[in-house]
Amino acid sequence: MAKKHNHVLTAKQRKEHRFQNEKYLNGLQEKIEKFDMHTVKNLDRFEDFPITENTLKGLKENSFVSMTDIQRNSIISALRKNDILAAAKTGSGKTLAFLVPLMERLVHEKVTDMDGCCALIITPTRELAVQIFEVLTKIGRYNTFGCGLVIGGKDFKFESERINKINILIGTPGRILQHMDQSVNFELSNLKMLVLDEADRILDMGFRKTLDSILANLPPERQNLLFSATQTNSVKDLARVSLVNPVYINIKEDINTDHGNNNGNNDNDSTPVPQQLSQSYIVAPLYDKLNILWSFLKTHLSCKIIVFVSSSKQVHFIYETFRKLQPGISLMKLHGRQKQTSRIETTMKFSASNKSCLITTDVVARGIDIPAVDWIVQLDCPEDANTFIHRAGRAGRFGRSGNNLLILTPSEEDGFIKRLTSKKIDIKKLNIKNNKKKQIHQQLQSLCFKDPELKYLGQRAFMSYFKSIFIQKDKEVFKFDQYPAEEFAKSLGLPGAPKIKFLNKAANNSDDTDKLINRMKELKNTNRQLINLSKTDENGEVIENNDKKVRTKYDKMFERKNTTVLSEHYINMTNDREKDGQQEEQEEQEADDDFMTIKRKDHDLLKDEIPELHDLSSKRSLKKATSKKQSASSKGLGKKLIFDDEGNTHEVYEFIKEEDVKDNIKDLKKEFLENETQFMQKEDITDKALAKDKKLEKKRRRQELERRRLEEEEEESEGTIESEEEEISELPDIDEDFQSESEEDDEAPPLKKPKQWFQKDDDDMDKTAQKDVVEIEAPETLEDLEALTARLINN
Ligand SMILES: Nc1ncnc2c1ncn2[C@@H]1O[C@H](COP(=O)(O)OP(=O)(O)OP(=O)(O)O)[C@@H](O)[C@H]1O
Repeated sequence: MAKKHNHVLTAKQRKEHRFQNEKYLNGLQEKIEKFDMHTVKNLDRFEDFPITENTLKGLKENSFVSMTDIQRNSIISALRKNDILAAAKTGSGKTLAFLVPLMERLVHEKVTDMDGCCALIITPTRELAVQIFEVLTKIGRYNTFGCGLVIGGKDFKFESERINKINILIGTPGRILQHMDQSVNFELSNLKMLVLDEADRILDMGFRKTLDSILANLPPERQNLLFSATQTNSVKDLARVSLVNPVYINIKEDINTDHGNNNGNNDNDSTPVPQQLSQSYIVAPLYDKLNILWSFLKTHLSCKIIVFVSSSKQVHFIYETFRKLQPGISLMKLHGRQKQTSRIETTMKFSASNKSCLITTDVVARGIDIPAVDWIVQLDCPEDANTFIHRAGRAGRFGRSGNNLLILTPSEEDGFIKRLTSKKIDIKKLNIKNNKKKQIHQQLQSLCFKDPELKYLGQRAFMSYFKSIFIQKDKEVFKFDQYPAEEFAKSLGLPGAPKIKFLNKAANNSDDTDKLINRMKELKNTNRQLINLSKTDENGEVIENNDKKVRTKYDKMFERKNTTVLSEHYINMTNDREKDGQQEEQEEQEADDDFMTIKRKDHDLLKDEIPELHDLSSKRSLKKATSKKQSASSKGLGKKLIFDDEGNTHEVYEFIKEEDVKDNIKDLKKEFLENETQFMQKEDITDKALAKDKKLEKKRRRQELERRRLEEEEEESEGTIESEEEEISELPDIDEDFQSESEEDDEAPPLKKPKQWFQKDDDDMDKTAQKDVVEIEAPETLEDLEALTARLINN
């Protein structure tokens, strides 16, 4: 945020400055305590509150002058250090409602660089964290604390080296926990405030364990602010955050408010979606959804549209196929499996555009503030009414109009409309004009036919859609067996529906199903680095699972050969491989023939074996007999045989008659097992010896390093001064693992390291530090030392 002014003040001036500041802050604090919302007429502007001038200036410069309801209702309570649980509609300005009191609290606490992290803001998605960071750096530019962003997909080491200077830290749960685990400098003992933005999402199943681990390490006497457009109903969830006499603001859900005072609720309408956002839905069979989306895009070419689907694979498939079909509107995609740089780039590009369509998952559903979105299309049914509200809330923000279109399958309609009605969401049903609807099945089919990779994408989209339906908790809405798999597969251009395996294991037992669902959700949200960490042994070494070799995209494609989807392409390719293999074997055999003779028991030719001889009187038959190609074709395909030691021929694979092995099958099995056990035991001994050698080697290397370090230290103490830069450049990069982000990306080229992660103060400080460096030579005599002291004093 703001630069520190380097005016040189005298001690007296500094003292006076401190005194005035103290007096000013005490005055404000007194006003905060005495502030009575009801006595102030037209409490409308930020400046009506006892807020510091620097913050007001930052707000004003960014055109934040009048307050919204949620800001008016929460700021003063938060300034009084109350815990807050607040819900307000999407796009109603919740970000400022917590950022303003947060900055003010740190000003009143007179926080400096030395205090470390004093406020922690946790968000469920990286995009939201980036957005909050941007707002904070804008409005906080006249305040002097450090503010930092920690999100997955960024350089962990870079973050880790600077984290101790940060006063306000914004991040996603996984990355924050990773820093708590691994960044030695990261101190949270001074934490004054914890903010959970989109609190219900962070508190839900998917982030539970990560959040619990974070909360367990925070000082209990902190202030908690929980904000969302939809609130959690679970008192148990809230208890995890240990709210103390919270102030509930604008809460519409059924939450126990016994011990809190509800001083909000200024909204007379009780619907949780903005009034200016028109709500409609259509019912369409699953196989018709892509036709409808296509037709919709073709008729809304000059709009800004966000399309929500339920998985990143669907995003990928729709984006790739629609791009090829060219709807006439610019298409973009965004999902959690993209690299961070590409995610940020797409968000920026889409925000800046006027007419375009962003195909995305729920990663964008919460909190993201994209200007001027005209349409939200919820192509796949959201998991619950809250997700519906958040998705819809990406349009119709801050008083602007917008449209939200939900597409439901016939089996989802009753259940989901019931859920919306219970939230007082009024949504009208629309019918599609069939003459306006365009069919794109055939085009998709031909695309998939021509391009096996698209077919593979389609297959993965199919699987992930069914997986997403399977893990839905609300079984009244998502009736798994009522989704027509075959027809859906066809609508994606696939020749048939891939087999869905996981059903057999879990679908029979509802307890198992619930566990599986929860586990899948948790895994989806767990930081990959943390998962990797859990796979290390006590020495920090990765426990490798040799069974799981890395499978490439193509390996996966080939593994799916019996699902009929890739049949043709796969068969062609594998046939080619087999043919190649056979050819190789034949060639090998031909080469062998040069120096080997066929071993035959009986070299006399039998009469039956002598081929019938024809009179090659005609030219044609002569040519046929001499042409290798033609003679081969007339003989048909050859049969491959092998010879035993006695020179008898055998088929490559021959069946042994059952009666030949029946009696001694047990003996054979026993013998086989004994042999294998012996073999394994031998291997085990060798492995152990190898492991021991490795350990010894490691120990030796460690000792060697330690020895070298001691030597260097000794050398240094003898007066050898090396530049710090040189030392640093020799250090091994311990964070290599964290830089190789495991998220798959499709096309994003690596971008330059973003510079704006930290505020500019540090850069400035570095420069000043460089300027202040005085080059000296090591003093050798007492006179040298005296001269040097004098020089330093003069400087
Ligand atoms: N007081 C204000 N004056 C002018 N604009 C404001 C004010 N407060 C917020 N806004 C603008 O309103 C938009 C929505 O604000 P914000 O993103 O904070 O909403 P939100 O309630 O957090 O939405 P969501 O629930 O979707 O996260 C932003 O573009 C923001 O700049």
